[in-house]
Amino acid sequence: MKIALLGYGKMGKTIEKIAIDRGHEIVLKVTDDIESKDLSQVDVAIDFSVPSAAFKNITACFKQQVPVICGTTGWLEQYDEAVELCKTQKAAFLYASNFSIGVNLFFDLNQKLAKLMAPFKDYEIEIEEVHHTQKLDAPSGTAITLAQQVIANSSKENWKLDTAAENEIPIYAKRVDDVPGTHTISYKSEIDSIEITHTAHSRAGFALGAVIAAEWIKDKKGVFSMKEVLSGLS
Ligand SMILES: NC(=O)C1=CN([C@@H]2O[C@H](COP(=O)(O)OP(=O)(O)OC[C@H]3O[C@@H](n4cnc5c(N)ncnc54)[C@H](OP(=O)(O)O)[C@@H]3O)[C@@H](O)[C@H]2O)C=CC1
Ligand SMILES: O=C(O)C1=N[C@H](C(=O)O)C[C@H](O)C1
Repeated sequence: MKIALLGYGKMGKTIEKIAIDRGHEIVLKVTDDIESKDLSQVDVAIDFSVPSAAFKNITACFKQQVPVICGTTGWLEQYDEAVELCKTQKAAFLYASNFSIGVNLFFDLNQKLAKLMAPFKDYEIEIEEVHHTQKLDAPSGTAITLAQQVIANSSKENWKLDTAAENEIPIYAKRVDDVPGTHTISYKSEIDSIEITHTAHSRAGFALGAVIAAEWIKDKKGVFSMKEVLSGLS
């Protein structure tokens, strides 16, 4: 498969190694304005760039009919618009806040725990995410997905960074040296605490998931999620 990397930083470089190991070829690397780039030789584009570039990169792929995998976080206010454009232009698009298989299992666990805990109002919920100091967005896309899952399965109505009201979930974003990504959801009462944590030991899991998603989307049209990719693997 001929892959374009949109963004060639920490993730782009990790994806390159894994894609080549799996027999793919990197035919294009984009690290600035995509406007004039010719994608005609590209089977799938993988965007791990910056929040300010993601929407433009994705929609350029739609225009040139190149399926696009997007892992960039921090641009989600334009997600619904991207979905509409993908549909009208009959293109292919998959965004995930986290491509690692472990985190996608953790998402299932989070949903189940939120349902279990919903009747027990003595427990206060909070989410903590820890990432490296170069991260541009806060809270992480993964923490937002975790909060959205709890909101869909409890009486909480929203999430807030740091200070939250009674009906909101507080998300605490910590930045520490080279941490690849750690997410914890805690339920705390006076009597006890229940916590679940996912710890990434490197970026390899994110990159492998993105390459698997690229292999999966290659000849498809539509808007997809990692759930659909992973249901084909289990
Ligand atoms: N969904 C997931 O599983 C994961 C998501 N992420 C997300 O992926 C994104 C990238 O992370 P990471 O690799 O660590 O970040 P880096 O800062 O290491 O890399 C960002 C890259 O984007 C490039 N860039 C800047 N402007 C553009 C542009 N207009 N078009 C294309 N590329 C551009 C930068 O180039 P230059 O350096 O020259 O400015 C750099 O190569 C972040 O949003 C992060 O949150 C990260 C890990 C996992
Ligand atoms: O910026 C990162 O590094 C990561 N970003 C993603 C996020 O915002 O959730 C995924 C992962 O945690 C690493």
